[in-house]
Amino acid sequence: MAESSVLVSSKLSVSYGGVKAVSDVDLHVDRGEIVGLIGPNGAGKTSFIDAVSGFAPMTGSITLNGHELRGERAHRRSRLGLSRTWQSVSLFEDLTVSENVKVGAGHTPLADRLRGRRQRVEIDPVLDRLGIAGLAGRLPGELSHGQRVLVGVARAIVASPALVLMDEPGAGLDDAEGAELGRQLRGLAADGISVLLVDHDMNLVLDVCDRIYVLDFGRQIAQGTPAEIAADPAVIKAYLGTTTDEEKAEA
Ligand SMILES: Nc1ncnc2c1ncn2[C@@H]1O[C@H](COP(=O)(O)OP(=O)(O)OP(=O)(O)O)[C@@H](O)[C@H]1O
Repeated sequence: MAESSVLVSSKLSVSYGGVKAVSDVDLHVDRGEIVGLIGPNGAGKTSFIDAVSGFAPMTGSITLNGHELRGERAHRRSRLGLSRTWQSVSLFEDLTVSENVKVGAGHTPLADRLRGRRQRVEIDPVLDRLGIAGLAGRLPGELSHGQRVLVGVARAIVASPALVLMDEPGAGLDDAEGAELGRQLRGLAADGISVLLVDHDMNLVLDVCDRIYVLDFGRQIAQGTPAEIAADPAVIKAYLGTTTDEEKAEA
């Protein structure tokens, strides 16, 4: 763990009634790092990011830039610099791409009216940064799934967060869309935004992550670089299985 750690969890646990979904997970994400959180279905990945973002009950500690988040409401966590994307990219279908992203900055026509003023918020640079400036005036129904995912990412970064939690952004993307998403995530990291990435798409995770943590039945079973994780016997047994074509041919 470095001085520059943005997110630090310590003995973070989540229980739903009798189900212990996450057990004593210690994890950290440094500034500008992309950190993967992987594991089989039901391993506790979504529960972990729900706890970090304030949507699941937790014990232990989670800090963002040194601020303890436990006990803080979700909107306060976002003010402190936390953002997230959701497993299903739900966009407002009657708003343009630009307007959808504006909502991520807390701007809706009603909110602006209640504040009694219209605040300027720069959407175009955010779209430009993700290579989707040309989609600004389109409706979500006109977009491919890959483009919708990038709009979801734009919405998550428009308020300049310190860290974005991403829940399966790679789901349903084809190879080209996955590669484009990976390229854009690396761009965010280069600009100093940290990412905690949950995904089952191992091409994406192994390609973009600086480090990876692996959960199984709520417990952390490994952590390391992508190369270390891909070669870890416990991870292969619990999750990756025989992954290469050569191994499959030998099996
Ligand atoms: N709201 C809930 N109430 C009760 N149990 C839950 C709830 N949410 C998750 N669980 C249970 O907690 C455990 C962890 O689930 P979680 O969704 O966090 O896993 P996951 O690693 O994200 O799985 P997946 O890869 O399938 O999304 C599972 O046993 C799940 O059934």
